[in-house]
Amino acid sequence: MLKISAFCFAKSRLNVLKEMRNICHRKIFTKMCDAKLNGKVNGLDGKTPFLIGVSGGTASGKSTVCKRIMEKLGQVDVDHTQRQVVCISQDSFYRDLTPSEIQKAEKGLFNFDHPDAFNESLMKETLMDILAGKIVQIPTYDYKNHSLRKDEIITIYPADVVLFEGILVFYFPEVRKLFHMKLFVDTDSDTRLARRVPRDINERGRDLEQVLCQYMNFVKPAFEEFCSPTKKFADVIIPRGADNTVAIELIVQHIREILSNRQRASEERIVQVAAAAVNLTPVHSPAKKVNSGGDGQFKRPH
Ligand SMILES: Nc1ncnc2c1ncn2[C@@H]1O[C@H](COP(=O)(O)OP(=O)(O)O)[C@@H](O)[C@H]1O
Ligand SMILES: Nc1ccn([C@@H]2O[C@H](COP(=O)(O)O)[C@@H](O)[C@H]2O)c(=O)n1
Repeated sequence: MLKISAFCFAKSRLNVLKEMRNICHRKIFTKMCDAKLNGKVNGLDGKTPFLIGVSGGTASGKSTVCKRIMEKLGQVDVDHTQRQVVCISQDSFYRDLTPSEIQKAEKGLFNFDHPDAFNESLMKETLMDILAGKIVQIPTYDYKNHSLRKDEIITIYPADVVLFEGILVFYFPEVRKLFHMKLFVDTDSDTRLARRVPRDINERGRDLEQVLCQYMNFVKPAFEEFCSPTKKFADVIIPRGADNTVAIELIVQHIREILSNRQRASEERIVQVAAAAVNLTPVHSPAKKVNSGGDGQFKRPH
């Protein structure tokens, strides 16, 4: 009799312990799933966009290089809501000018190449929102009126790769540290001036005298003082811009590798979460299980 009741007590205690273990595993699994839903699996973030800064002097070919990268990654014809790669211009972060500053700008007497011309905090906040996977809205820039077009807003949907290009994207330390990769388009200054003159006349509503006056008074000195010194922060310098097809191909290849590694790591963690849930294996040592190959259950998917 004593034996039977001792047995029953032990059995019920065992059941309680088992149930406690189940609850514990369910909780851990739920937490892991929640983390995955937030874009993270146990600290491994499969959703944070890969942020690439692209700098270089005016008309060096920054936009053209970004366009080539987008083309090579097959993004140009993809709908904006579905793009894996998006490109944003720093010019969307020029600060609003006062009426007297606009008057100066109309005469070519405002320095658009000085760091003070930009809204640094908005730039940083927007990039941080992008890195957090949020949808952001960015105005386009109207070079003819020297103002942001608040009626022409671009919606940036979460993407795998975000290119952020502009003359001073590496100037602001708080912005600079957000980049995963930094490119500097290094095109010689004669070529840049030869490209800027027709562009500003044909596309930005300027006349020759205004373009040259602005270039000599502001653009050239500011390039030397603020833009050129940031070349040292670049991971890759691209001589000749978009003409340098070898450099562009190497960069595209590197981006592809990074993206596929992130994808694979993220998939592995999902497999571990699912396996831990199904088998109630301790979730604190998943790496051992994945690589063990013992019973074959946790092997990396091919
Ligand atoms: N490799 C190139 N060969 C010829 N023209 C180019 C080349 N790269 C850019 N351009 C032209 O030079 C101008 C400035 O180029 P862009 O890419 O907009 O420079 P950025 O973005 O640095 O200001 C544009 O009119 C563009 O078409
Ligand atoms: N109202 C404005 C605003 C900017 N600029 C010039 O644009 C240059 C930056 O754009 P890039 O495509 O050339 O990199 C910068 O050098 C400014 O001088 C302008 O002229 N007017």
